[in-house]
Amino acid sequence: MSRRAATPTSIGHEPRLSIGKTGGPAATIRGVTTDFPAATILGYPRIGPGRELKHALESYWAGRTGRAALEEAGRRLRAQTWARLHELGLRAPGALPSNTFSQYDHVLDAAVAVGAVPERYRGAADPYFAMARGADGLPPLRMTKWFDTNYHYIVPEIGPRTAFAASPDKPLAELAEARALGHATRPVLLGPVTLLRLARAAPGAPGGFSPLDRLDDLLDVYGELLSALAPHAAWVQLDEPIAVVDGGSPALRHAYRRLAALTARPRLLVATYFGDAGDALPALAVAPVDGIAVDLTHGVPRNLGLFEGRTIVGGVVSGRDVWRTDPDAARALLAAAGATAVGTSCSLLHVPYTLRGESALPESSKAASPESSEPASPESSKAASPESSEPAGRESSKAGLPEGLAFAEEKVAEVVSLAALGPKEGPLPQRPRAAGTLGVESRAPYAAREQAQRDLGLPPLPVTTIGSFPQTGELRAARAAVAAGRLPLAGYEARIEEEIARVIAEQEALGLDVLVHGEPERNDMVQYFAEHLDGFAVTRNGWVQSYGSRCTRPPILHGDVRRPAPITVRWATHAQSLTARPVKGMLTGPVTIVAWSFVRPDLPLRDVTLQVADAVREEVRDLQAAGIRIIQVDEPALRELLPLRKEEQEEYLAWAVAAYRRATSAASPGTQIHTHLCYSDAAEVLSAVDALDADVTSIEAARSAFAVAGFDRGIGPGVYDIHSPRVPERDEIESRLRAALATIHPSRLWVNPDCGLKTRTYDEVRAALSNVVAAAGAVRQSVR
Ligand SMILES: CN1c2c(nc(N)[nH]c2=O)NC[C@@H]1CNc1ccc(C(=O)N[C@@H](CCC(=O)N[C@@H](CCC(=O)N[C@@H](CCC(=O)O)C(=O)O)C(=O)O)C(=O)O)cc1
Ligand SMILES: N[C@@H](CCS)C(=O)O
Ligand SMILES: [Zn+2]
Repeated sequence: MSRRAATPTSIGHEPRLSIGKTGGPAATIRGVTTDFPAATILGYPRIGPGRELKHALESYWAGRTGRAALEEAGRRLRAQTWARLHELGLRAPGALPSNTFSQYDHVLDAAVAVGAVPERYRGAADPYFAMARGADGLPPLRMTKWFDTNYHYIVPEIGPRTAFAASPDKPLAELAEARALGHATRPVLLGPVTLLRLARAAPGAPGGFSPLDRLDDLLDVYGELLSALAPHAAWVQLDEPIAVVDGGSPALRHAYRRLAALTARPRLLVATYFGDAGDALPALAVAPVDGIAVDLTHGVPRNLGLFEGRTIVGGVVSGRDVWRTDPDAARALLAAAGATAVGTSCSLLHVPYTLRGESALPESSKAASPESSEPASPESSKAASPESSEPAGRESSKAGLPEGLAFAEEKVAEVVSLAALGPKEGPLPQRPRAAGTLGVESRAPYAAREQAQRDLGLPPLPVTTIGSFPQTGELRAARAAVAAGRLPLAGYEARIEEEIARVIAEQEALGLDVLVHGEPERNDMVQYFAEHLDGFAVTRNGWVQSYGSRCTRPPILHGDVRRPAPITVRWATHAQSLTARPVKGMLTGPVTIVAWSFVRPDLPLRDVTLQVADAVREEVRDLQAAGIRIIQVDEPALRELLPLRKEEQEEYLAWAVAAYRRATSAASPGTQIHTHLCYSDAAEVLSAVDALDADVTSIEAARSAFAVAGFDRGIGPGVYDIHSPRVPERDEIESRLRAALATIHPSRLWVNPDCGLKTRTYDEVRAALSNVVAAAGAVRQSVR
């Protein structure tokens, strides 16, 4: 059955060409002609290849530059991006996306575009950044993970009285800007159902209210946005990743029936991604939307046949990993899906810009040879270092890394070349499945551990921190200097020891009970470990936006993981030598290491994670042998990796818990194991958190009300939000602690911030922690 696509109101039809001429504007595949371009991408990184946006933002926030400079930086980045994408072959009208740039976050932009700006921010000097970061004593909106990625979005607040109003200025301005540069772009908007499903009920909304209750009101506004765009764009992309999550179909059906029925509208491409949208496709298909983008990296979704005769963008080039696309497998997927255009599986926001300049990546897994000319530095790739070698009889996932990799630019080239090749029937790729039983290891029963840990001599309500202390510019500059060969490694290490001494002295002066060394030697809590483990490579400039101006360089886990030597022991023991109070050893857990890396695709994720768990276990054993009595194994990404579909969650949680327990199983009863989770709505995985069997769990609780009742081991609900520069008052911390005591026994309650302090300044940290210690002291008096 073939449906006729709606005719755009004011744009004439483009001339039609066959697929294979991706420089042309239209495609004919499997007899279907569409004016949708043959090759496209769903979105692109925006932080800038040299992190230009980060620098412009931080300079603006620090008051060093004005708004005009920030806007100019954005304009320059957009122009560069479109020019580069055009050069790479995305030349047909509508092939280039626009409105994918954001000064901070695309979900916040979507909230602004529909007028969902809470009243309390409207009077701020800069309401946009006040919502993103807080201002004048006003806390920011919450931030949370974007689906199962390591990108964080700002959570819109929508209530029964939110006065929606269309503000199409940003997408219109970007369209005009692109057009002036000679590009006819396809504006991208976050879809209405995803926007509402990701929003939270505004404070004060009546119980039972859900933002989705406002769908009809919001659709009116989307109608206005689409009519405003219609005269200027043939196609508009509406992103509905919520289509891959259970339970979205009725709202999607309703929304797209209404939007597709609009008389003045551009053609609508509904983009589904981050998984298999099969269940939602019938709902979208009953609406006469003009095209659908599907993520084919999880296989071909059921029900895609319902879109026959319409544009189907086959997302065969993954936006979530850095591996080259196998052209035969991709063409077979395109054929099986009946795709009429080739695309990325999702936006390329989640991968670095380009492989160009990554000269330090190992040429092949066998490049880990003594001939390597890499200088030993805190930035060097372990896979390129002389000590590293492949375990006998086991293989790396890619014969040669650079040739096996594709970052954003290389992925765009893949999309273009696949569109030229077109679909071709063939065997569909198979994903590796975990086989074999999972052994879950156990420590001694908690009661015995508690007894064995008594000699730690901790007071009730012990005060601690999550690990990192401020990462100063001076530390970062020192690391950059070692990497550039300007500072000898020994000088750098002496500097780190000095910093540890400072961090210990600060904590003793503040009166904390369990100290940390402050993690000054770490560029990042995952990258640092990757640099010291075999099987990983790290990039020089492979930055990926994490939130706002903050980025990470996800390591590339390409081979079998092994720990050639202790990693953290020297820093932890140095710290412990400086104080009589216990120092917590600080490790990143196996689930988080794999979650925040690009992981080899040839082994099941479960098996890779268990290899990492073995490496962490060796570190736990060595810390313990060196006299460290408290060891924290952080798992902030436990929730993030939870599969979006319920049917897959149980299996994941079972192996995630098993990996954590394997990593901590070397701890004797007298060694106190802590874990830390943050950002996530941990309530959804509470029984798995409990199953980690840590002696103490610190958890984000400052931004989201989190019920930690029911834990019968140590629990530290974060007493303030470290993501904001705001210093919490002593009274406010005290009342949080008293509230926690309503459900947590005083012998179980720990006192800590909700995450590490690396993004804060020493002034902020001193002020905040001194209030924390004072509040804990006051509450302690009443529970003794
Ligand atoms: C806890 N979080 C983390 C997540 N993922 C991770 N992989 N790591 C995490 O910690 N996900 C969830 C959250 C997200 N939160 C954050 C918080 C903070 C950052 C952050 O601050 N990122 C830094 C970069 C960190 C880093 O790699 N630093 C390096 C390099 C620093 C650098 O830019 N060097 C300069 C030269 C410096 C100079 O001369 O002054 C350069 O290379 O040009 C280091 O410290 O050595 C950021 O700035 O964005 C991220 C996620
Ligand atoms: N130990 C880490 C955890 C961050 S989630 C830190 O303190 O930064
Ligand atoms: Zn954290």
